[in-house]
Amino acid sequence: MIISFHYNIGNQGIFHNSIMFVKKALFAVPNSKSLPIGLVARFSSATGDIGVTVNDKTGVATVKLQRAPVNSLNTGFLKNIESTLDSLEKEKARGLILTSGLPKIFTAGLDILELYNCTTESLTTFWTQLQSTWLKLHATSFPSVALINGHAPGAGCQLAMSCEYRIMLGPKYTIGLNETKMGIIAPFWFVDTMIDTLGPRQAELALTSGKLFTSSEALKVGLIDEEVGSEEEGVAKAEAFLSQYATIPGTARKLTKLMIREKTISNLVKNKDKDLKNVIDLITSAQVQKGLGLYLQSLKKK
Ligand SMILES: CCCCCCCC/C=C\C=C\CC(=O)SCCNC(=O)CCNC(=O)[C@H](O)C(C)(C)COP(=O)(O)OP(=O)(O)OC[C@H]1O[C@@H](n2cnc3c(N)ncnc32)[C@H](O)[C@@H]1OP(=O)(O)O
Repeated sequence: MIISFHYNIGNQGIFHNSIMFVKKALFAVPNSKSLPIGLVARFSSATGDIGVTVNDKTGVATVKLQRAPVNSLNTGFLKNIESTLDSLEKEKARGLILTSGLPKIFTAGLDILELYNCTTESLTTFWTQLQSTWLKLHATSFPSVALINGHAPGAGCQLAMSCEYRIMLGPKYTIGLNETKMGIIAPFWFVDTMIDTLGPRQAELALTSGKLFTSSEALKVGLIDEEVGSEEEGVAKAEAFLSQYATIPGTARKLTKLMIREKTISNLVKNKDKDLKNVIDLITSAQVQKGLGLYLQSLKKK
């Protein structure tokens, strides 16, 4: 028998922005005793699905990104991620495991179709949403783990770096800020985040070459914290990492995190407009548009 009840969180009046949480309080396995299985939610939309499962005992939410084929981040998907984080804050989640529901890809980073042939208006909407989603993820009150179960180039790496702990499935996938390889420049807040993660020396080497690290290379430079051989192992390690916070007072933890991240966060908050202007100037230039077109073609040719 499944006992379930539903409640709405963050329904903003549009279908794809409404989150329906379904609490399955008890799940009775035939001939066995009832097992609590936690809180399960599904966030569906034309611009990506986000599956949320909350463990009733620990309060840890597993958020699975699912926007086929490669979890590329467009405006709608970023908005959905932000709404999900808002809901988890409201629900007082005790931890986040951010992962992918797709095989082989954590996220392919920004949806290049949002950058190619864009207008100033569409780029403004997209970039403003990216800034907003990132600020939310970077400053969550709950501890966060990225379980990187596939490739994580560009903004995929940025999302992972914004989590407090990174566990990556080895050995086939790569992670890194590869903007220079595409003939563009990582925005200053991506750079700040990479410096915070790797230190200036390794960040400079990585950013100037647009390096995509294998999991073992990433482990060596500190871009990830652990490399695992299976997703199950990754989940167990993520849960173990988060469990240490069960006995740490939440406010002390959160304020400490924000103190450490404050410089990088406020650099973007204070310079959002400047960042947007930089992006518009660079991305709408004829030379970069040509490069993006060729890059898209090269992806499609494979
Ligand atoms: C003065 C200061 C100025 C500062 C200005 C700052 C400006 C900053 C601007 C931009 C910053 C950007 C950051 C980014 O995130 S850029 C994106 C980085 N990501 C990538 O480069 C990834 C590209 N993709 C791949 O390498 C592969 O697709 C991979 C993820 C490894 C998956 O490989 P595979 O499984 O073999 O899948 P396919 O390559 O066949 O791809 C399947 C289809 O998906 C399309 N695709 C892939 N990636 C993207 C993407 N990022 N956006 C949109 N579409 C993507 C691909 O074309 C295939 O399409 P189709 O099925 O139609 O052929």
